[in-house]
Amino acid sequence: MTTATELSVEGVTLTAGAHRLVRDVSLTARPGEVVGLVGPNGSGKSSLLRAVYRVLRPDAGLVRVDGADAWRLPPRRLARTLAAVVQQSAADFDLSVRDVVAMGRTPHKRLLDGDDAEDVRLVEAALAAVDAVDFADRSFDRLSGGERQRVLIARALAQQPSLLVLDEPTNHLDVRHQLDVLGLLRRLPATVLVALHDLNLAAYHCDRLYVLRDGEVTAAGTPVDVLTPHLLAEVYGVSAEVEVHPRTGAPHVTFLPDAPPAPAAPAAPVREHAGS
Ligand SMILES: Nc1ncnc2c1ncn2[C@@H]1O[C@H](COP(=O)(O)OP(=O)(O)OP(=O)(O)O)[C@@H](O)[C@H]1O
Repeated sequence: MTTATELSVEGVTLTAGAHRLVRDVSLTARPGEVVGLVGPNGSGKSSLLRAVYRVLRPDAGLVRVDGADAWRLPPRRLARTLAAVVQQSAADFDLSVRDVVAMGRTPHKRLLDGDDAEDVRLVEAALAAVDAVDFADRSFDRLSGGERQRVLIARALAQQPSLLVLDEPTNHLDVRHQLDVLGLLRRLPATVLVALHDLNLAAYHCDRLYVLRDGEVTAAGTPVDVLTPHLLAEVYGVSAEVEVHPRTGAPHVTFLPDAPPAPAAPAAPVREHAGS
Protein backbone atom coordinates (compact mmCIF):
# COMPACT_ATOMS: atom_id res chain seq x y z
CA MET A 1 0.00 0.00 0.00
CA THR A 2 1.06 3.54 -0.61
CA THR A 3 1.22 6.29 1.97
CA ALA A 4 -2.16 7.39 3.26
CA THR A 5 -3.84 10.33 1.60
CA GLU A 6 -5.41 13.44 3.07
CA LEU A 7 -9.01 14.07 2.08
CA SER A 8 -10.52 17.50 2.41
CA VAL A 9 -14.10 18.35 1.50
CA GLU A 10 -14.55 22.09 1.41
CA GLY A 11 -17.99 23.70 1.40
CA VAL A 12 -19.56 21.12 -0.89
CA THR A 13 -23.13 21.61 -2.06
CA LEU A 14 -24.85 18.95 -4.17
CA THR A 15 -28.15 19.13 -5.98
CA ALA A 16 -30.15 16.83 -8.23
CA GLY A 17 -32.57 18.84 -10.31
CA ALA A 18 -34.42 21.08 -7.90
CA HIS A 19 -33.54 18.84 -4.94
CA ARG A 20 -30.71 19.90 -2.65
CA LEU A 21 -28.94 16.80 -1.35
CA VAL A 22 -26.08 18.33 0.64
CA ARG A 23 -25.37 21.93 1.60
CA ASP A 24 -22.03 23.54 2.37
CA VAL A 25 -20.45 20.42 3.88
CA SER A 26 -16.82 20.50 4.93
CA LEU A 27 -14.87 17.62 6.40
CA THR A 28 -11.34 16.36 6.62
CA ALA A 29 -9.82 12.93 6.94
CA ARG A 30 -6.16 13.11 7.83
CA PRO A 31 -3.70 10.54 6.56
CA GLY A 32 -4.42 7.22 8.24
CA GLU A 33 -7.60 8.33 10.02
CA VAL A 34 -10.83 6.35 9.97
CA VAL A 35 -13.58 8.94 9.71
CA GLY A 36 -17.21 7.94 10.05
CA LEU A 37 -20.20 9.56 8.42
CA VAL A 38 -23.41 8.95 10.34
CA GLY A 39 -26.92 10.36 10.18
CA PRO A 40 -30.52 9.34 9.56
CA ASN A 41 -31.84 7.92 6.30
CA GLY A 42 -31.83 10.54 3.60
CA SER A 43 -29.44 12.88 5.45
CA GLY A 44 -27.02 12.94 2.51
CA LYS A 45 -24.28 10.45 3.42
CA SER A 46 -24.29 8.51 0.14
CA SER A 47 -24.57 11.71 -1.87
CA LEU A 48 -21.54 13.19 -0.15
CA LEU A 49 -19.54 10.02 -0.71
CA ARG A 50 -20.52 10.11 -4.39
CA ALA A 51 -18.99 13.57 -4.65
CA VAL A 52 -15.79 12.21 -3.11
CA TYR A 53 -15.50 9.22 -5.42
CA ARG A 54 -16.41 11.43 -8.32
CA VAL A 55 -19.82 10.35 -9.42
CA LEU A 56 -21.82 13.39 -8.33
CA ARG A 57 -20.20 16.70 -9.26
CA PRO A 58 -20.46 19.41 -6.62
CA ASP A 59 -22.44 22.53 -7.53
CA ALA A 60 -20.19 24.42 -5.16
CA GLY A 61 -17.12 23.59 -3.11
CA LEU A 62 -14.14 21.32 -3.62
CA VAL A 63 -13.06 17.78 -2.91
CA ARG A 64 -9.30 17.74 -2.40
CA VAL A 65 -7.15 14.63 -2.38
CA ASP A 66 -3.70 15.47 -1.03
CA GLY A 67 -4.46 19.05 -1.92
CA ALA A 68 -5.42 18.40 -5.55
CA ASP A 69 -8.96 18.98 -6.83
CA ALA A 70 -10.25 15.40 -7.17
CA TRP A 71 -12.60 16.44 -9.96
CA ARG A 72 -9.68 17.67 -12.08
CA LEU A 73 -7.39 14.68 -11.62
CA PRO A 74 -7.04 12.26 -14.53
CA PRO A 75 -9.46 9.38 -13.73
CA ARG A 76 -6.70 6.80 -13.80
CA ARG A 77 -4.59 8.74 -11.35
CA LEU A 78 -7.54 9.11 -8.97
CA ALA A 79 -8.24 5.37 -9.30
CA ARG A 80 -4.70 4.62 -8.15
CA THR A 81 -5.37 6.64 -5.01
CA LEU A 82 -9.03 6.14 -4.20
CA ALA A 83 -11.13 2.98 -4.05
CA ALA A 84 -14.85 3.02 -3.32
CA VAL A 85 -17.12 0.32 -1.94
CA VAL A 86 -20.62 1.47 -2.74
CA GLN A 87 -24.07 0.18 -1.97
CA GLN A 88 -24.72 -2.89 -4.08
CA SER A 89 -26.84 -2.65 -7.14
CA ALA A 90 -28.35 -5.67 -8.82
CA ALA A 91 -25.93 -8.41 -9.79
CA ASP A 92 -24.00 -7.18 -12.75
CA PHE A 93 -20.93 -9.37 -13.02
CA ASP A 94 -20.96 -12.61 -14.93
CA LEU A 95 -17.55 -13.31 -13.47
CA SER A 96 -15.94 -15.47 -10.86
CA VAL A 97 -15.23 -13.96 -7.47
CA ARG A 98 -11.49 -14.04 -8.18
CA ASP A 99 -12.02 -12.17 -11.47
CA VAL A 100 -14.10 -9.50 -9.74
CA VAL A 101 -11.36 -8.97 -7.16
CA ALA A 102 -8.72 -8.90 -9.91
CA MET A 103 -10.60 -5.94 -11.46
CA GLY A 104 -9.20 -3.93 -8.56
CA ARG A 105 -5.76 -4.17 -10.18
CA THR A 106 -6.91 -2.40 -13.38
CA PRO A 107 -5.78 1.14 -12.50
CA HIS A 108 -2.25 -0.16 -11.91
CA LYS A 109 -1.93 -1.80 -15.34
CA ARG A 110 -1.76 -0.80 -18.94
CA LEU A 111 -4.33 -1.87 -21.51
CA LEU A 112 -3.94 -5.58 -22.37
CA ASP A 113 -1.42 -6.19 -19.56
CA GLY A 114 -1.90 -9.64 -18.06
CA ASP A 115 -1.75 -10.39 -14.36
CA ASP A 116 1.79 -10.65 -13.03
CA ALA A 117 2.89 -12.47 -9.89
CA GLU A 118 2.36 -9.38 -7.75
CA ASP A 119 -1.22 -8.98 -9.05
CA VAL A 120 -1.93 -12.61 -8.21
CA ARG A 121 -0.42 -12.22 -4.75
CA LEU A 122 -2.47 -9.09 -4.02
CA VAL A 123 -5.72 -10.69 -5.24
CA GLU A 124 -5.16 -13.77 -3.08
CA ALA A 125 -4.28 -11.59 -0.08
CA ALA A 126 -7.45 -9.52 -0.59
CA LEU A 127 -9.59 -12.67 -0.84
CA ALA A 128 -8.05 -13.98 2.38
CA ALA A 129 -8.53 -10.66 4.16
CA VAL A 130 -12.31 -10.86 3.74
CA ASP A 131 -12.53 -14.63 4.27
CA ALA A 132 -13.54 -15.28 0.65
CA VAL A 133 -10.93 -17.85 -0.38
CA ASP A 134 -13.42 -20.71 -0.03
CA PHE A 135 -15.75 -19.27 -2.68
CA ALA A 136 -13.16 -17.57 -4.91
CA ASP A 137 -14.02 -19.78 -7.91
CA ARG A 138 -17.78 -19.34 -7.67
CA SER A 139 -19.83 -16.97 -9.81
CA PHE A 140 -20.19 -13.56 -8.18
CA ASP A 141 -23.82 -13.41 -9.29
CA ARG A 142 -24.77 -16.44 -7.23
CA LEU A 143 -23.35 -15.27 -3.91
CA SER A 144 -25.37 -14.17 -0.92
CA GLY A 145 -25.60 -10.45 -0.14
CA GLY A 146 -22.96 -10.65 2.60
CA GLU A 147 -20.59 -12.73 0.48
CA ARG A 148 -20.89 -10.21 -2.34
CA GLN A 149 -20.24 -7.35 -0.01
CA ARG A 150 -17.02 -9.00 1.15
CA VAL A 151 -15.92 -9.57 -2.44
CA LEU A 152 -16.47 -5.90 -3.28
CA ILE A 153 -14.37 -4.97 -0.26
CA ALA A 154 -11.68 -7.38 -1.47
CA ARG A 155 -11.74 -5.73 -4.90
CA ALA A 156 -11.14 -2.37 -3.22
CA LEU A 157 -8.27 -3.83 -1.18
CA ALA A 158 -6.66 -5.28 -4.31
CA GLN A 159 -6.70 -1.75 -5.72
CA GLN A 160 -4.24 -0.78 -2.94
CA PRO A 161 -5.86 2.58 -2.32
CA SER A 162 -4.39 5.21 -0.08
CA LEU A 163 -7.93 6.56 0.38
CA LEU A 164 -10.82 4.18 0.84
CA VAL A 165 -14.43 5.37 0.73
CA LEU A 166 -17.13 2.95 1.84
CA ASP A 167 -20.90 3.29 1.89
CA GLU A 168 -22.40 1.03 4.54
CA PRO A 169 -19.79 -1.73 4.16
CA THR A 170 -21.33 -3.80 6.95
CA ASN A 171 -24.68 -4.06 5.15
CA HIS A 172 -25.64 -7.73 4.88
CA LEU A 173 -22.69 -8.88 6.98
CA ASP A 174 -23.09 -11.15 9.99
CA VAL A 175 -21.62 -9.90 13.24
CA ARG A 176 -18.33 -11.80 12.85
CA HIS A 177 -17.71 -10.36 9.40
CA GLN A 178 -18.81 -6.88 10.50
CA LEU A 179 -16.13 -6.91 13.19
CA ASP A 180 -13.55 -8.42 10.84
CA VAL A 181 -14.17 -5.87 8.09
CA LEU A 182 -14.11 -2.85 10.36
CA GLY A 183 -11.05 -4.17 12.18
CA LEU A 184 -9.39 -4.61 8.81
CA LEU A 185 -10.17 -1.00 7.83
CA ARG A 186 -8.46 0.22 10.99
CA ARG A 187 -5.30 -1.69 10.20
CA LEU A 188 -4.99 -0.51 6.58
CA PRO A 189 -2.25 1.99 5.85
CA ALA A 190 -4.91 4.12 4.18
CA THR A 191 -7.25 6.96 5.05
CA VAL A 192 -10.81 5.74 5.39
CA LEU A 193 -14.12 7.60 5.03
CA VAL A 194 -17.00 5.31 5.86
CA ALA A 195 -20.77 5.81 6.13
CA LEU A 196 -22.24 3.64 8.87
CA HIS A 197 -25.66 3.24 10.42
CA ASP A 198 -24.55 1.20 13.41
CA LEU A 199 -23.49 3.84 15.91
CA ASN A 200 -21.74 1.38 18.21
CA LEU A 201 -19.60 0.07 15.38
CA ALA A 202 -18.88 3.66 14.36
CA ALA A 203 -18.00 4.59 17.95
CA TYR A 204 -15.55 1.76 18.30
CA HIS A 205 -13.91 1.81 14.90
CA CYS A 206 -13.77 5.48 13.91
CA ASP A 207 -11.30 8.09 15.08
CA ARG A 208 -13.78 10.87 14.41
CA LEU A 209 -17.38 11.16 13.29
CA TYR A 210 -19.34 13.66 11.23
CA VAL A 211 -23.08 13.69 11.79
CA LEU A 212 -25.20 14.67 8.82
CA ARG A 213 -28.73 15.91 9.18
CA ASP A 214 -30.85 17.19 6.32
CA GLY A 215 -27.77 17.47 4.13
CA GLU A 216 -25.70 19.49 6.59
CA VAL A 217 -23.04 18.65 9.18
CA THR A 218 -24.67 19.08 12.56
CA ALA A 219 -21.85 17.75 14.75
CA ALA A 220 -18.29 16.54 14.34
CA GLY A 221 -15.61 15.25 16.66
CA THR A 222 -14.48 12.16 18.48
CA PRO A 223 -17.15 9.51 19.09
CA VAL A 224 -17.22 10.29 22.80
CA ASP A 225 -17.79 13.98 22.13
CA VAL A 226 -20.38 13.48 19.41
CA LEU A 227 -22.50 10.53 20.52
CA THR A 228 -24.38 12.13 23.39
CA PRO A 229 -27.97 11.38 24.42
CA HIS A 230 -28.82 14.95 23.51
CA LEU A 231 -27.51 14.59 19.96
CA LEU A 232 -29.20 11.23 19.48
CA ALA A 233 -32.52 12.71 20.60
CA GLU A 234 -32.10 15.76 18.42
CA VAL A 235 -30.86 14.06 15.24
CA TYR A 236 -32.52 10.65 15.35
CA GLY A 237 -35.46 11.35 17.66
CA VAL A 238 -34.51 8.46 19.95
CA SER A 239 -33.99 8.10 23.65
CA ALA A 240 -30.62 6.59 24.52
CA GLU A 241 -28.07 6.12 27.25
CA VAL A 242 -24.40 6.43 26.42
CA GLU A 243 -21.63 4.99 28.57
CA VAL A 244 -17.95 4.55 27.95
CA HIS A 245 -17.56 0.79 27.74
CA PRO A 246 -15.07 -0.44 30.35
CA ARG A 247 -13.45 -2.97 28.00
CA THR A 248 -13.36 -1.07 24.71
CA GLY A 249 -12.99 2.48 26.02
CA ALA A 250 -15.43 3.58 23.31
CA PRO A 251 -18.86 5.08 23.95
CA HIS A 252 -21.60 2.49 23.87
CA VAL A 253 -25.14 3.51 23.01
CA THR A 254 -28.12 1.71 24.51
CA PHE A 255 -31.35 2.69 22.83
CA LEU A 256 -34.38 2.96 25.09
CA PRO A 257 -37.96 2.31 24.04
CA ASP A 258 -39.34 5.53 25.52
CA ALA A 259 -39.74 8.71 23.51
CA PRO A 260 -36.87 11.17 23.76
CA PRO A 261 -37.29 14.37 25.73
CA ALA A 262 -38.53 17.26 23.61
CA PRO A 263 -35.58 19.23 22.24
CA ALA A 264 -34.98 22.34 24.31
CA ALA A 265 -33.62 24.40 21.45
CA PRO A 266 -33.63 24.46 17.65
CA ALA A 267 -31.03 22.52 15.69
CA ALA A 268 -27.59 23.01 17.17
CA PRO A 269 -24.86 24.61 15.10
CA VAL A 270 -21.91 22.54 13.95
CA ARG A 271 -19.79 21.56 16.90
CA GLU A 272 -16.22 20.76 16.02
CA HIS A 273 -14.59 19.38 19.11
CA ALA A 274 -10.98 19.40 20.12
CA GLY A 275 -9.03 16.86 18.14
CA SER A 276 -11.24 17.19 15.08
N1 LIG B 1 -30.74 11.81 -7.86
C1 LIG B 1 -31.56 12.23 -6.90
N2 LIG B 1 -32.63 12.99 -7.18
C2 LIG B 1 -33.42 13.45 -6.20
N3 LIG B 1 -33.24 13.19 -4.91
C3 LIG B 1 -32.21 12.44 -4.56
C4 LIG B 1 -31.29 11.91 -5.54
N4 LIG B 1 -30.34 11.21 -4.88
C5 LIG B 1 -30.66 11.28 -3.57
N5 LIG B 1 -31.76 12.00 -3.38
C6 LIG B 1 -32.39 12.34 -2.09
O1 LIG B 1 -31.41 13.06 -1.35
C7 LIG B 1 -31.50 12.72 0.02
C8 LIG B 1 -30.14 12.19 0.49
O2 LIG B 1 -29.95 10.90 -0.05
P1 LIG B 1 -28.70 10.02 0.34
O3 LIG B 1 -28.83 8.73 -0.39
O4 LIG B 1 -27.47 10.82 0.15
O5 LIG B 1 -28.96 9.82 1.91
P2 LIG B 1 -28.29 8.80 2.94
O6 LIG B 1 -27.95 9.61 4.15
O7 LIG B 1 -27.18 8.06 2.29
O8 LIG B 1 -29.50 7.85 3.24
P3 LIG B 1 -29.57 6.30 3.72
O9 LIG B 1 -29.09 6.28 5.14
O10 LIG B 1 -31.04 6.00 3.63
O11 LIG B 1 -28.72 5.47 2.81
C9 LIG B 1 -32.63 11.73 0.14
O12 LIG B 1 -33.79 12.43 0.50
C10 LIG B 1 -32.75 11.15 -1.26
O13 LIG B 1 -34.06 10.71 -1.52
